[in-house]
Amino acid sequence: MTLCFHSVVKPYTLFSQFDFNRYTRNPNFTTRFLIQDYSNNLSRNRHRRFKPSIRVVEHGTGVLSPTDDGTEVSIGSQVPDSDDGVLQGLVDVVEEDAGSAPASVLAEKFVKKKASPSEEDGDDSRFKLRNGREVFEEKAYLVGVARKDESEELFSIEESLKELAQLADTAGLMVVDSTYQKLSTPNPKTYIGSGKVAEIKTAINAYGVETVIFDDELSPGQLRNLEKAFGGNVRVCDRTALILDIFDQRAATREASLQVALAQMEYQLPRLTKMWTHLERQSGGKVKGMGEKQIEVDKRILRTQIGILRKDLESVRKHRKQYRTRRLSVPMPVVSLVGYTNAGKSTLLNQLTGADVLAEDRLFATLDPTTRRVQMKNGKEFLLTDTVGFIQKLPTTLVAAFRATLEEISESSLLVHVIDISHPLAEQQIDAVEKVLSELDASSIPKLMVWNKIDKANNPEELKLKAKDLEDTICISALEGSGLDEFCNAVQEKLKDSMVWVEALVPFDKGELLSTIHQVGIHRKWDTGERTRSSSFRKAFDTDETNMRNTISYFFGR
Ligand SMILES: Nc1nc2c(ncn2[C@@H]2O[C@H](COP(=O)(O)OP(=O)(O)OP(=O)(O)O)[C@@H](O)[C@H]2O)c(=O)[nH]1
Ligand SMILES: [Mg+2]
Repeated sequence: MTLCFHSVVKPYTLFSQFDFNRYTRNPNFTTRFLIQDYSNNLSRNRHRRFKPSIRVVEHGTGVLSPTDDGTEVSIGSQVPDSDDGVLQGLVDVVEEDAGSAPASVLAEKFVKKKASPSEEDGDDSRFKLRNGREVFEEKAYLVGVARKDESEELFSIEESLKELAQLADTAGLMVVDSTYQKLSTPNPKTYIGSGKVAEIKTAINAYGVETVIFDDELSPGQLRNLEKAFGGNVRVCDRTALILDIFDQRAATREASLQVALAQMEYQLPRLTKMWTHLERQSGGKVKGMGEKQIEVDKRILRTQIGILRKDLESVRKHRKQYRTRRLSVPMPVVSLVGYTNAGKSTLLNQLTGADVLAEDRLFATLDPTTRRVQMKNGKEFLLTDTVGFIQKLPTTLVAAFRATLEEISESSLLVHVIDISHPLAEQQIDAVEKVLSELDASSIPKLMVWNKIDKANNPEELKLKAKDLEDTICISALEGSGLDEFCNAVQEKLKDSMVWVEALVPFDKGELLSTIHQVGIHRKWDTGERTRSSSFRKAFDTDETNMRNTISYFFGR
């Protein structure tokens, strides 16, 4: 009888041949699993005396492991019987067998404790709708490094990790915990020290962590070493990859998709490793170097794709330029909304123009620029552009890839810097935005500071008084629509900074020009008594006898 039982047991190596990575990346993996419990085919006595054998099958589609046969995995005594020998759910792997049985170790990731009905519900509830797609909420663990000299950092490590958690939530992950280490500089091999790596490994096992996210961009070497240290089943990624992932989920237009794809490929290129190491594994290590060759092939393919994407983006850029040139032929100032992500830029655009841009309490809701005409109560008009928000540690690959979009900002007449003044880190966010603006060579463009979400602030009256004392700062609530008239007046006032004074003769028979000028510029009637006129202007006017009736300050654009 004993021999008969062993005939269904396959060697442990079956599990090691199994491409676990492929399936760990499938978010449905855990919930779709059924565990076949062969112990039901044996008598109760045998169940007690021998380790039962199980096999892993995918729900409805047959066997997932390399053969139809089972692999021996030690399971806990609480394994319940099921009528058909197929146990739906998860079983426990006995820890003490993990060392001696490689199959148990590998299976541990997928073969978990039998969940109680409520836990099973919880697993189901880990499927979340994100950006119109159903995603499985992977369990994520966050890791950061606090520089010993923190004065150079805009955000403290706790603040930065809190923001990373928000990013993870936006990407559809479930953050289970976080940790950080104080270092003068990150460890070049593993970003954090070996003690911290061990601590995180323990946390991974305790929480069943599926993804570890690092708060800074990791080098390809660090990424590789950490993946090795944590074991192949845990995905390691960094802040940059997470932001790229969010952008990828959000990209709704061809332009945005192209830009994100380019940024992703440029990020991936130096990190292309391991993807093909399974070739060496499958051939029993006989063709060493085969994987390496394949990496070279992959890199070449990726470089070719990057080239194609760049070309495509160039045509997008040209199209954008043509559109902007056309727009400039209508002399109307362009005002761009800039600011930290989630500050309320799109809400403000919607309020002022009746546009229907997506505005929601998540990071990076907007990727594509939207421009709308704003007509003020006094009949004057300007164009208002809403665009992608910024964040601290914005990946450089992303800034480079989004050049076409960001050119909108650097070619504006006025920047409206929208700030969520109710945010505890408002000041740091302002600095982070200023940093990106200087990278875009946009620091010299006139700027209006808008303290938004005043309705949400603890001390709105105090803030309003403070704003009055500051130059070019106004308070609004884009959500409630308060302060919008003041906003428009302030924009008009600030636009004067980018206007060019023109002295012109307007003949009587071209009088209709004045209405256009009224719309887009400032027109002053000649008044001999006005002291503000420059002497050169007075001279110009005085020398003209009959034709000139008006002098115009006219918007020329930048
Ligand atoms: N209480 C309050 N909430 C606001 C105000 N303005 C915007 N919000 C909310 O803040 C969240 C973000 O608003 P968005 O307009 O999407 O912010 P955004 O700056 O466009 O964000 P990104 O597109 O991600 O850069 C939304 O939930 C808005 O409803 C405001 O004045 N008061
Ligand atoms: Mg937005």
